[in-house]
Amino acid sequence: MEETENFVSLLPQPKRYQPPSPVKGLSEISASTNNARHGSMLPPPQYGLKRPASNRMANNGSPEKRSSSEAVPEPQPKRKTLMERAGEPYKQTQAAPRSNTAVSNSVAFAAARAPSSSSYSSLSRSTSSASRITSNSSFSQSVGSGIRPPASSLARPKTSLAKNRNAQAATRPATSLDNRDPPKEEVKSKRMFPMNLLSHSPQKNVSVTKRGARAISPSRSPFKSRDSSLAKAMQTLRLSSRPSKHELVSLPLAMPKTPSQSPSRIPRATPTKSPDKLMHNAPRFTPPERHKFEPSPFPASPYSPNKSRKKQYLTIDSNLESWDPEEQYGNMERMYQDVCSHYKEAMEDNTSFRETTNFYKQAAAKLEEDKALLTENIISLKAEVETSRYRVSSIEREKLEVKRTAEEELDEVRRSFRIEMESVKQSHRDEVERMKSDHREEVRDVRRRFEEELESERIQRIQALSQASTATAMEKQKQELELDAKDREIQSVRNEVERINAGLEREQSLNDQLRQNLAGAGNTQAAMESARQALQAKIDYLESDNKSQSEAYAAMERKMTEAIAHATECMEKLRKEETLRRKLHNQVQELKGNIRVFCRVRPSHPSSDNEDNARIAFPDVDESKQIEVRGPEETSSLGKVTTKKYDFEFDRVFDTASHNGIIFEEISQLIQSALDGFNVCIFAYGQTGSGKTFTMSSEDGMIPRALRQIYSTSKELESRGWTYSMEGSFIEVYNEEIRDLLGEEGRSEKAATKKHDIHHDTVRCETTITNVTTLNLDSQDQVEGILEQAMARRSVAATSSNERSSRSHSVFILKLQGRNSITGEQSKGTLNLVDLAGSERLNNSKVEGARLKETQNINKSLSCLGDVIGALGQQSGGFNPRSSVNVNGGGESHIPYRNSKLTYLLQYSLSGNSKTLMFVMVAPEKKHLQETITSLKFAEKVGNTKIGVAKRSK
Ligand SMILES: Nc1ncnc2c1ncn2[C@@H]1O[C@H](COP(=O)(O)OP(=O)(O)OP(=O)(O)O)[C@@H](O)[C@H]1O
Repeated sequence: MEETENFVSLLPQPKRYQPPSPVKGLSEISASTNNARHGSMLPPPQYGLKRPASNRMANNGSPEKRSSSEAVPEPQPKRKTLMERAGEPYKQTQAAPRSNTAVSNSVAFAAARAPSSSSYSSLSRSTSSASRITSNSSFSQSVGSGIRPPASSLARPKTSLAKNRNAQAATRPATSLDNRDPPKEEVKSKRMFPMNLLSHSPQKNVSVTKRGARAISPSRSPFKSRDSSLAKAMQTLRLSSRPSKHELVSLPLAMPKTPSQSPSRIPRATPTKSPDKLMHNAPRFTPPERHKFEPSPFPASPYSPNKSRKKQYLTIDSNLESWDPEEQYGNMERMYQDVCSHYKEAMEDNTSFRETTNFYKQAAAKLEEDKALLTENIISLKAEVETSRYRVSSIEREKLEVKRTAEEELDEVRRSFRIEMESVKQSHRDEVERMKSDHREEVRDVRRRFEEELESERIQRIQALSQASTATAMEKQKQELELDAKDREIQSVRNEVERINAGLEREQSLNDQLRQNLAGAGNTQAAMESARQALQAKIDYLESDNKSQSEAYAAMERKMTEAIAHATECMEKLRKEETLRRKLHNQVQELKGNIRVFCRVRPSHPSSDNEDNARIAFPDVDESKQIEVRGPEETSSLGKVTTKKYDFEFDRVFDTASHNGIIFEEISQLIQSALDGFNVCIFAYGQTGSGKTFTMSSEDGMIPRALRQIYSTSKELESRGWTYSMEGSFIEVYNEEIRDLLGEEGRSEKAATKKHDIHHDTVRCETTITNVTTLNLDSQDQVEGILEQAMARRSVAATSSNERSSRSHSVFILKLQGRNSITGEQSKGTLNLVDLAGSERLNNSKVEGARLKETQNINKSLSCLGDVIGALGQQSGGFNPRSSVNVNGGGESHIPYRNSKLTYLLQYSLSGNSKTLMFVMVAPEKKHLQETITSLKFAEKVGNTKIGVAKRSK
């Protein structure tokens, strides 16, 4: 019994376990580390939780062995391990310490959640603690003071325990037990890291279960078996020695009464709090079924207390004969081994729990540091808050003070400002009053000065006006004198003209006289011929009378010679008269002007009403040089209808009754000038439908009449030694291109593609057009055919004003070259008869497409014609027809001939080398009134143009 008692005393004495209160900090947990058994109570949150297989493998080193031994099912539902929970986001509202690390976090979290997360552990602890309360108390009561047994007792061989128990009673140092060498593999498999221990402690129970020697559940505690074995051993051991009463009584007390009170494999400290309290704080948890009580691993013995527990107690009355010592010894031996192995495991657990404890200590220390740090921070923050509050309050006070002061100052400033404003206003009013008075004074001064200046200016103006009026009067007088001089000059010129006309008439009469003389001479010659014949008869008669016949013949011969000499004298006189005529004719033409304008008013169409005609009058009936046109009616703002009167004066105005014959008489002298070797240009200008073509190209128009005159005159001149060659060509300028109206154009494509260029011979002042058909006009009959052909080919189209409106400018060019075989004189003149296309306003014509282009080109070329004439009119100095740049006073002016084909073609006809006549054609209809006025204004401008003196071409 003593050995037994000693042996039991050698067992590690469980220390009382103080489970950490859920509400207590880890410091308290660390404080409980003095308890040697506290390590076994640690990892509270992980009890009963299933550990992941990977963790098991990593931590235990022999996962297969463990898992195969896990016969006991894991509790359901699965609970997360501390490691898993450490990985979850922290949901507690409680702030973690600032210096938390991952480990400390997990620890703190575990500590914070201890009440809730350690339900099973709490339950387990509470249950086991309850068991321990009983077992420990009973155990301590039974085994004594709990002094650790000597290590030698654990190392003692089986036989020593059985045979020499006293020798084993020697107390063994506790360290020797730790140093005892367990089987390496076993130690290896059981050694764990502290953190793993935290989460895998329940599996230790499993491993114990695997060994089959010890139960892990509270309902199946190895202590139960152990205690039962001990009791058996006690019964066996006490066969030889009588147990004390106390021992006999106390042994049964060490046995667990219920499975729930069975101690765990590791003796646990008794919790200071009742399990109910812990259960109250922790969630309810039902232990899994595997924790149910299992039978003792020890072989069933016929003396097993399970069969008849009460009979197993050793009493005085026990039948000790029934005990088999050998069997009891074997049981004791097995029990001893079991206790040793159990103790060894307990020590290992203790070591691991120590490590865990150390870890917790460190974590707790760290947390304590963090806590201290936080506390310091909190204190410093509180101090800062207090300081800030104090400052805020002081600032508030200062602010109020400043605000009060500012309000006072503001009031003061306002008051002073009002006073100042009042004073400024007053001073301003005074200043305004003063300025007003000054201003009035200044205004009076200015007005006075202005009136004085005005008066002086008025006087000066009056003086200037009187001077100007005097100068004007003088100028007027001078002008009147000049006008008188001009009138006298005109009168003298007129007298001269009359004188010349008289001389011309005289010459003509002389010419007639000479012709009569010539005719007389012819008659005389005939008479003389008859006389000669008579004389010849006489000669014949007198031959018989030779002498008388010779004398008669000599007389007759003398008379004949005299007659021939007289005739020669007459012819010479006639030639001189012709030259004089030409000279006088040219002088007359020059006096009439090298550019003259005739106006012709077309009669209204028979179908039109008189109401449609404009009011056109011809004031001077005698001279027929004026035309008066009443403009369109204009209604004033007062409703009064007025018409504007336009007066125009031209070289000759032909009314509606004038026919082409009368008109040609006026231009016949110009045709003679062409025969005399001058360039003559006659062109018809006017709006479309005004009668241009009718005047120029109709059957009795100017062109056929001119040709007829030229033919007849040339015939007459033949008797005076003149022979003329005439070349005629007929072209049109259509859309700024030259077309040959007498050529093959229009008949073949080849001819149509011919290019016609204008060339000017600046030396001879001749104009030629390339590739243009030129016809020798030998007979008058040719003229009719030429005109027919030209008119047929001319571009015409119907317009709003004319059914056959000419859409081109037609030019009939007649080149006259004469030579006097008697005198050897030569002449070269050109007659250009131009039928211009009608000017037309685009707004009125309403033409489109090709017609529009035609109209635009027509208007453009007519505008260019006006520009050329305008530029020529500005030429006051000498004119050089060979240059397009002529001197105008002190400078040079450019004559824009090249701006259009028409003006370039008529360059020499429009210049001073030509005698130019323009017909301005007028349509009488009201609807053409505006265009009529425009045309008349243009013609007036042309008529006022003075171009140089024409020279004969040689
Ligand atoms: N003096 C006139 N007496 C009688 N009829 C005239 C006279 N002048 C023109 N006409 C007639 O007026 C019409 C238009 O004349 P004409 O074709 O000559 O005009 P235009 O000025 O040549 O027109 P455009 O050149 O624009 O085609 C013609 O039918 C013509 O017979």
